[in-house]
Amino acid sequence: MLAAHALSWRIGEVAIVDEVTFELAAGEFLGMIGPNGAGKTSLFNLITGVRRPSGGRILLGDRDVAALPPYRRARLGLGRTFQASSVFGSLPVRENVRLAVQAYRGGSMRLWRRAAADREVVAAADAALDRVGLAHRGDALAGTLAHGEKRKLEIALLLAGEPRVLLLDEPMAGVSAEDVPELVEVIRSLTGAGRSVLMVEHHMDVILQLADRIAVLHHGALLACDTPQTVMANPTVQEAYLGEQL
Ligand SMILES: Nc1ncnc2c1ncn2[C@@H]1O[C@H](COP(=O)(O)OP(=O)(O)OP(=O)(O)O)[C@@H](O)[C@H]1O
Repeated sequence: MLAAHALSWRIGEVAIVDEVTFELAAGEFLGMIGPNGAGKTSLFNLITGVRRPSGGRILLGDRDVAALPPYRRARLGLGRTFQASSVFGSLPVRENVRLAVQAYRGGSMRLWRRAAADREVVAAADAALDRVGLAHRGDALAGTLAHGEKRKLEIALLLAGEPRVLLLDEPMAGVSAEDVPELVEVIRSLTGAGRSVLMVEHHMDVILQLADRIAVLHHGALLACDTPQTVMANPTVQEAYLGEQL
């Protein structure tokens, strides 16, 4: 579904992302971990198109997307969580999702089409809110949501683009401990119907609950990419995390 082959990003002589190769199968959940500064965000930026790689290939299906801008990759089914800044805090939650659905589907100038299309857009927005457990908060102003609810809204915005591959960058950041289990279940429900997830997350307990396989980055290179059990037992991985709790 998504694959990177010898993907690299260098600044001068320094390899921030160093010949990373991995594959994400249809319906698979791949967790990505690594100590601070390992290159996780940089790798994400290469995959989404925020940064141009210095070398290597990024395949979405059988198409090399490495040279495509982010919006073209999104059109091909690669979705990443919106940053909080793309949420309109003064608009209701439902309106935020409706706008995202509309932006994805594009508008029609024909009046007779517009009414039907509007109903479809509202229905799609409501379905996305329902999937993340925010249906009851549709009328609330987005700016008033708690952290955990904001993360759910970000996922609903992501679903508005109907992605086949979902990239989640630290979805638990800032979420209070009591809200984590519910968010874990929302994220778990994202795979299925062939959808795949690649998630960077610092909370190992969350990764262990969700991931089919775990990729470990260290100094820009992939140390391991295997089942959670095998990765946790890998002495090189344990060494990379020396001083940090795995
Ligand atoms: N634009 C840039 N210019 C120079 N160095 C950069 C740039 N972006 C990232 N780096 C460096 O690349 C390394 C990897 O950074 P990156 O943010 O990708 O790591 P990370 O694994 O996401 O870290 P964290 O877990 O702390 O978020 C760091 O040493 C960082 O300082």
